[in-house]
Amino acid sequence: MSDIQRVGVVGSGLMGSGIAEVSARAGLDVIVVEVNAAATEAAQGRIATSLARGVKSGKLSEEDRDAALQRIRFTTDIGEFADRQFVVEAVAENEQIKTDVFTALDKVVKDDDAIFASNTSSIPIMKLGMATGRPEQVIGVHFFNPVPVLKLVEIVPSLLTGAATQDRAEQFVRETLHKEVIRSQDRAGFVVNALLIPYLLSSIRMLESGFASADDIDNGMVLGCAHPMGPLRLTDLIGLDTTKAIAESMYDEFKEPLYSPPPLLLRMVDAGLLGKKSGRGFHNYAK
Ligand SMILES: C[C@H](O)CC(=O)SCCNC(=O)CCNC(=O)[C@H](O)C(C)(C)COP(=O)(O)OP(=O)(O)OC[C@H]1O[C@@H](n2cnc3c(N)ncnc32)[C@H](O)[C@@H]1OP(=O)(O)O
Repeated sequence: MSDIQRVGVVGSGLMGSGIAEVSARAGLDVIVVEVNAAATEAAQGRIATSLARGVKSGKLSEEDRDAALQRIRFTTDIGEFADRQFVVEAVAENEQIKTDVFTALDKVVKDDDAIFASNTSSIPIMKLGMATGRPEQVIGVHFFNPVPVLKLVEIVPSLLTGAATQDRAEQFVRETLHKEVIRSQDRAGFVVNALLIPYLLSSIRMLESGFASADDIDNGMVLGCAHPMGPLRLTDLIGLDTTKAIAESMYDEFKEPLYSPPPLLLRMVDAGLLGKKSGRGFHNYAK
């Protein structure tokens, strides 16, 4: 059984709040660091809604829901991470912001064996490792949205990640968080996004060129291929800003046109049409 009991989560957007929730449901002591009260409140709302779904569907008792909520503490002071054994960074998909987080973590986390994980989907783990004085303890641990529902975690060691860090991270993810693991080399997109992002971008190009409507593209893949949701609705779920950021990192890495974000995606992000989280993307989510 994994020895990890004290977890820190940096950032509590869609992914960070999901990671905090599954960690608390697994019985761990969780501290989440956020930038301000508004972001904290939004994350608390997301976690409460998600736990309420669990109660409603009979997967979680009210006592377990309350216990999970009790185990999550929010702060705006990363200094409170001194005793954390496993920290997951889940801030915006931006290299500078992420490297700053890793540099800060290296300063404040006192446990010599602590694991510094990143939920990045496309930024090299090697760069994050080099932002610390302990790259052998830095590893990619990439979850999927919605985190409480999807079973997969990609484990991504960099060239300098130690074997002990990889084994301990894998054991923790499997045995404590009850997720399935696949491993990937440290290449932008890892396994899943390297396959998924070109598909999502192709669907946006198809819409942009007038080839078919958003509903017909999505219905095509749901009804014709039994996908749980079509590619445009999935882009809305991931967030158009996140999809753009991942595509740009992959394009930077491989210089392949298939990873290049199409103009429609860029304009929609400029317009603040970010998908489900903003109420409008390729589809409308207005309440
Ligand atoms: C970009 C990143 O780097 C990587 C990524 O994350 S890529 C994105 C990967 N994600 C996907 O591909 C998602 C594909 N879509 C799906 O799996 C499904 O459509 C979906 C789970 C989002 C919704 O499922 P669907 O059956 O349509 O809806 P719904 O009946 O509401 O939900 C199914 C179950 O999931 C639960 N659920 C759905 N969304 C949830 C959420 N956000 N939080 C918690 N639970 C949730 C529901 O409570 C329900 O549970 P139940 O069966 O116990 O009642």
